[in-house]
Amino acid sequence: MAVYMNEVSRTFGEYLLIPGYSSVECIPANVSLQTPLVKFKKGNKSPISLNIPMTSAIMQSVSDDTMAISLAKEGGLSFIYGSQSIEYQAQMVNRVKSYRAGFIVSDSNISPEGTLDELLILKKKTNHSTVAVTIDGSSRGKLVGIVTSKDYRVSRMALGTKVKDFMTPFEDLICGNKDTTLKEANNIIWEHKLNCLPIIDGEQRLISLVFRKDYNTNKKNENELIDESKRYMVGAGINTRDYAERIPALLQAGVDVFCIDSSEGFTEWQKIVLEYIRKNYGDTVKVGAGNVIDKEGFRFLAEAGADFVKVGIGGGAICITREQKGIGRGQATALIEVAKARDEYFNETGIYVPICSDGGIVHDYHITLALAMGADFLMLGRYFARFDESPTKKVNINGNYMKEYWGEGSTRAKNWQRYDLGGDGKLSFEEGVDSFVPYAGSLEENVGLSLSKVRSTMCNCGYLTLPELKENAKLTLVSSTSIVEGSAHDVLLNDSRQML
Ligand SMILES: NC(=O)c1ccc[n+]([C@@H]2O[C@H](COP(=O)([O-])OP(=O)(O)OC[C@H]3O[C@@H](n4cnc5c(N)ncnc54)[C@H](O)[C@@H]3O)[C@@H](O)[C@H]2O)c1
Repeated sequence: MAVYMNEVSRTFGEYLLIPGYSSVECIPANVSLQTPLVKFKKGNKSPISLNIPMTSAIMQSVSDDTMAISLAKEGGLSFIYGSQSIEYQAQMVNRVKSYRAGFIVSDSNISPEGTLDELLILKKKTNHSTVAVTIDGSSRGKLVGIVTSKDYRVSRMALGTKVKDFMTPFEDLICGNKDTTLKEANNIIWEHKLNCLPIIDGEQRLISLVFRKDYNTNKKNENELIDESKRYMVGAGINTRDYAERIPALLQAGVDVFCIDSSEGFTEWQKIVLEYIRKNYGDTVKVGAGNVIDKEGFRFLAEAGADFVKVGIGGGAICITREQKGIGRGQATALIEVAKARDEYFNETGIYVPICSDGGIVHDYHITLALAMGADFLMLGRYFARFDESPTKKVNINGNYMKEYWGEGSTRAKNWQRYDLGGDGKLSFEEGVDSFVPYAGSLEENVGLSLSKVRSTMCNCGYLTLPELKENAKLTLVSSTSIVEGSAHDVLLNDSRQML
């Protein structure tokens, strides 16, 4: 006979936290949001810790290299989507690892044989006033000069004038080299009253540009997530098919951690991938697995060698797995059970396997609830899709700015070749939708605001660290009528309240 779970499947919106005693030290500025990303033995520290408990979802519409750099600056981590060719994914990883804050790869370049007319068209297109003159007009070509608006006057020069006849030539430029740090670059900029410092290699090829005006925005963020070589950290999604080719290529590109990306991870496929990694790389390569929604699933992946386990089926905003296949579980209930399994596993083995709550976050306070219920960190898709840094188009719909957002199980993402059932029949139904989400501005501002709410709630409850929160939090279930009581009610609102 079938097994029936006694517990109702619940979501975050059905819970609230009960505040506890707060001492005078309990202020948001004293709260640490540091959290382990990968497993560690009792008494040790996790080899990789996040500085904020946020990761961005393994999705085409969320996590590319731009997102990864922005999130790592704030202390979190992106998992670059795997539903693309190995080559493109490795290039994205490589761009994150080779990114140096403040060092910009020039997107406005022209050859010395180009004309003033072509220069004006280029500037209109890129909106940048500094143009690098390279021998072949490429961003990495041999640098022969720079053009800024000080170098020409449209009213007095023929549009056919060659760039080489009015650029500031290389001999008159001050340049940095590949070892120049941001601090040194800025010192040179100040000393010589420059607006821009080109960085070149030993063969005079352009590497990047450092601009005076970017200095303040590129000062070190103390929360940033960096590796031993001070490069931003980045993760990557992998699948259970081409892993033997994908993993080495991504390692070569410098990836810090993998996550096996699947809607359902309690499978032999995932065990095979975990075994492959342990056999070929031992414990040096870190890999998360999932998704699971019960204790059996957690234990299976922990025993198979996962460095963290991802929790959640069907809770994502664009996910229709529950409707289509009838599998899944309320995100809160799944998380609570898996957190208990993680603690039991830790007590038995002395190995702490962090868990990631993936999906189901609608309001900022859900983040705090998930952490209180035992999540070590979260994976968010819709949340990050709304920002400037997500890879999708910003569009205007009925006067409102929106960003495109589609699920990895949607036809739009599924066009990627791996999506079949392993046999000859192609999967004929979707598990995700193609949608829009309200545009919300920059990642930095939004993450700052969301986490200020998390810190503030932690202070209400009297906790300064995430382990304290999850060990001591007091939670209550709410009735549907008390949910109504918790929102503005029985008044006529005179403003338009924003979701999130
Ligand atoms: N978290 C969620 O609720 C959720 C729900 C739906 C989809 N998604 C996302 O959609 C994407 C696709 O997920 P998925 O579960 O369909 O992908 P998947 O590749 O894990 O599974 C697709 C199918 O292929 C089979 N399979 C896996 N490896 C195989 C191999 N080596 N040989 C033969 N068959 C194999 C699996 O058993 C499964 O039936 C992922 O990005 C996933 O995260 C997530």
